[in-house]
Amino acid sequence: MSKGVALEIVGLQKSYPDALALSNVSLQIENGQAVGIIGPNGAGKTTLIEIIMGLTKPDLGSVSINGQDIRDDANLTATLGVQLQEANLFPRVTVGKYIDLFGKLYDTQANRDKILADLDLLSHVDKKFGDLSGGLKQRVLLALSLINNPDILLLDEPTTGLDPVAREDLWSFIKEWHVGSRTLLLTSHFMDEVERLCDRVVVLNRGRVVADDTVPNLLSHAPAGKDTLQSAYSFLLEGVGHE
Ligand SMILES: Nc1ncnc2c1ncn2[C@@H]1O[C@H](COP(=O)(O)OP(=O)(O)OP(=O)(O)O)[C@@H](O)[C@H]1O
Repeated sequence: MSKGVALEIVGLQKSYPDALALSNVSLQIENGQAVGIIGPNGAGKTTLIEIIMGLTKPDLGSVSINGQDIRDDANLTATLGVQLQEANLFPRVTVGKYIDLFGKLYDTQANRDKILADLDLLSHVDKKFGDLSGGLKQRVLLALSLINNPDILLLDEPTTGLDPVAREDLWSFIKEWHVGSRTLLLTSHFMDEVERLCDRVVVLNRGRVVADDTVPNLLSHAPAGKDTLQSAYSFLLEGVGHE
């Protein structure tokens, strides 16, 4: 039974002077799904996420959140959980100050102390962002993305640059957050991350969707004896002519 559509993306097209970033991309993501967007460098993953966030305008096409077009209501994108990049934050501001500042930006707020406790950040609130390790910085960025208590969370390469233990910690947290009817959309270059967190995978290549399926179905298309998502993905890209 359908649980309702959380995100509807119809016919997105986006060109830059030197690149076609997205070409006729359409996706329907139901409430409660965890969807991984994968694809080679320059495939259009970040552009897609930025358009959904309302940060980049498409040349053509539309994005709807819970049935409402984001062009009709600028506040709709404020209901999303959006993960910033590390470079967007000032290094000398403390974790606690950032949590408070971000909380004030939204009408709906999550329980600040619960988020900090769940992400093991309570003992770091007085530290400056720039003094934190890479793993802690990622946890702070995740905490900030959850401050408006979103039901839809968008993560762009959430564990890039982290060591295996820090990745595992973040995966456990994200997995737990997603339980129930919450919706997750993430981009990644790591097949283990996508297998661990996502029940559906969208493969982009040169701005086009070249596969959109469950992990088991994608695995069934891998060459005989190579039933990993990595080999299914490589095989698929060879088939569509990725150099
Ligand atoms: N602001 C921009 N100005 C010009 N070209 C851009 C801009 N943003 C993206 N592009 C181009 O659009 C294409 C898609 O880029 P995008 O960053 O969405 O890909 P990606 O799949 O996220 O890549 P990566 O895995 O390397 O992060 C690329 O050719 C990129 O160079």
